[in-house]
Amino acid sequence: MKYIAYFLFSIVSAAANSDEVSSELFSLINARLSYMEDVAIYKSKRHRPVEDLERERITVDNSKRSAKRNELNPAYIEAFFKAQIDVAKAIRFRSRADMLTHPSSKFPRDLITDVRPCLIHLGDQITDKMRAYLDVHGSFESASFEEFNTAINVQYVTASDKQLLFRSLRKVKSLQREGE
Ligand SMILES: O=C(O)C(=O)C[C@]1(C(=O)O)C=C[C@@H](O)C=C1
Repeated sequence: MKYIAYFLFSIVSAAANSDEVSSELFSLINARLSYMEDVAIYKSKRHRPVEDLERERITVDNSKRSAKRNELNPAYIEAFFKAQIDVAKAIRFRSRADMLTHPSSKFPRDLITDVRPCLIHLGDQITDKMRAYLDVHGSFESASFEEFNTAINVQYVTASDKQLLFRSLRKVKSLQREGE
């Protein structure tokens, strides 16, 4: 009886942990997107362009290092981070358009000293959490779009942005599963 109870307890706690991993992963992705309002205000106040290709290269290179550390397929991690950057830019074009008629009075966090270091740190956390998710589930094929859709709640993120991110996320694999 004791063993059955222990067995049932381990199944329930494994399921609870796996739910926790997906909700933590989705909330990290949402947290990264939530910085883009500050970036939009910061850049718009200084008349800086939305796009910075050199910075994108640094972010993507960092994500590939993180992929290697976590034994994830770097090509899919790179594609996922490029999708995050594309959505980040889309958010900023949309909010910049709104600011033409409704200028923001918000004082943004500093891009160089605050935001960029946080984006790199969040990038590492996202990759670590993907590893944790794959350790539990083996793949992202059964990840729930419904859960993802609810978790991503940043203003200016559209339905097609979410689909792009989710499609890229579902392709992320461990290096060991590459041949499958
Ligand atoms: O660091 C910046 O300047 C950003 O705007 C952030 C970010 C990103 O999502 O990492 C987005 C767009 C830029 O082209 C470069 C990087």
